[in-house]
Amino acid sequence: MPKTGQFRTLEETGFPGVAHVHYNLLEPALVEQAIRLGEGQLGQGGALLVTTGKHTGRSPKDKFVVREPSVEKSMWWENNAPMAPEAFEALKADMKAHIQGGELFVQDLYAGADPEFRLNVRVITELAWHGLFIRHMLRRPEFEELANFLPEFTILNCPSFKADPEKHGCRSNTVIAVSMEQRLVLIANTGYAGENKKSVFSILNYLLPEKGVMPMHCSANHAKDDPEDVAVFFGLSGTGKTTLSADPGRVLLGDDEHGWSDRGTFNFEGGCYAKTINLSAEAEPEIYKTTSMFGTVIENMVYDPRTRELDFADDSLTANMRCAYPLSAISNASATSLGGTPKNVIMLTCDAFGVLPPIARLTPAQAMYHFLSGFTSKVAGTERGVTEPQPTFSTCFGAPFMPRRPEVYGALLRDKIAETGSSCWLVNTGWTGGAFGSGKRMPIAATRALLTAALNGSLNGVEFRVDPNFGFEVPVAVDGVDPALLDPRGTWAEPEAYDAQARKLVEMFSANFAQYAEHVEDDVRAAAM
Ligand SMILES: Nc1ncnc2c1ncn2[C@@H]1O[C@H](COP(=O)(O)OP(=O)(O)O)[C@@H](O)[C@H]1O
Ligand SMILES: C=C(OP(=O)(O)O)C(=O)O
Ligand SMILES: [Mn+2]
Repeated sequence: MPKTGQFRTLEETGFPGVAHVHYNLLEPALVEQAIRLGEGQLGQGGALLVTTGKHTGRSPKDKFVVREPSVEKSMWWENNAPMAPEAFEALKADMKAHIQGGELFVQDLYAGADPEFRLNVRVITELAWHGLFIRHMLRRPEFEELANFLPEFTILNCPSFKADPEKHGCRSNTVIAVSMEQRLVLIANTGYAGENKKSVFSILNYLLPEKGVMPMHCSANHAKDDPEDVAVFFGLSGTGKTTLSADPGRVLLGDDEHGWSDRGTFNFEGGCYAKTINLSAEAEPEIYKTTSMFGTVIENMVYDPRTRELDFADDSLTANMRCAYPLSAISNASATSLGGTPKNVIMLTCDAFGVLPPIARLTPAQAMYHFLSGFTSKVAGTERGVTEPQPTFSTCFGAPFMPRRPEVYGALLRDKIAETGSSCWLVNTGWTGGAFGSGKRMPIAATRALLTAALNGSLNGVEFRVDPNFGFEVPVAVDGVDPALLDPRGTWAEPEAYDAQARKLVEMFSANFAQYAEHVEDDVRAAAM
């Protein structure tokens, strides 16, 4: 390949021999290429309709970190499967051979809205639509900046490459392997687009703590007239980050990944990746609108082949069907993706036991306890093999993406909450009126009303009771919310069954927290109950 003149070539960045490289195509050209290559079909309004075959959610068990001297001490190996450097070399060599003579798409993008902390990422994809996806999801340099764009990290994503466990030190044909020293991620045998963005997230989660930045698996928004009045919403996949941050009364910073520095809150990304199952124009008008916009990537949705009308109820491909679009597609999105330090810290939990109240006020010590615990459920479709809500303790509300020990993030968050004087809340978007199977999912309208009251300060003015199982404070009555919902025990057909389930959950919390007890201060240990 000759030099492009405008962009660093693949040869220059260590990937020689690719016959046909498309550098930094814009959205129209990427859509054109995807259609030409038969990767998908046009949808209404010019959206791009694609399917990913077998992999329709993340493959956390196929994620690896290369065991290199510089990360030996800092990596949380119990949570990050190690790969031998030789295995990674073999994988890299075989993937490089695999792309010889082929056609690839390159996107040079920033991860991080704050220029002081951003990372230059080069994403090399076999699929044109993956290029379009990551162009939506990350942040776009100005055209003039691309000539001097030096990748600080590279992702090579080849869904058509099958890894060999014997040779490549992995578990199956699917692999997502990161070398922090080579600053390279290799992804093979999965078309699920989320792997691209979550790889970038995992990298930043490793790099940013060293710069004093708290990386967070959270969405964020700020008050309409005040970018300093920021709320962050921590939560594992499916707990409501995307849904609840898209609040027409507030300005959206981002739906999934943010940093908290001394300068404020910044989005790592420039786009959103929303679930579309049962998405309705009434409940979520802004997200709904993006599904018929030009260039929106619609992943694994069933549609009418003639009219290209989407079926939002059909989860026959997966319950994790998605749409990806740039923040600019949302009318109340921030133009800068920057805001002040979080005034409110919300931890979303999807409690499939139906025990936790719809909202609770947390002391800073309780917030630390719940952050390290990360109690929630994995929801259907988000990971391979998960077909119904599966209770889990996912530390930092994002264990699959945390390369360092939880205490590292815990200490950063504790100090930042103390400095900022943030208010902390635990919000259950999961079950009420019984556990999964007998109760129902918390009504979104109730969650929204409670969040609005928390964020505008009015919730602090109401009467609270102390929860006998968890020790946090729960409001007794809130305008616009059915008071019966606020007392989960009362929502169960048999309150004694609630008590039994609550006791079980308390025991699960204690057993899980034992691993953190020696790493936290007395007040956090005491915050337990
Ligand atoms: N009370 C609730 N709060 C938030 N989301 C809810 C609630 N009840 C049901 N849901 C549904 O749960 C899903 C939450 O998913 P999403 O917002 O994409 O989560 P995340 O961004 O954290 O992965 C959406 O499909 C939403 O419609
Ligand atoms: C993309 C993902 O994130 P979330 O569900 O949190 O939006 C994912 O978990 O695959
Ligand atoms: Mn989301």
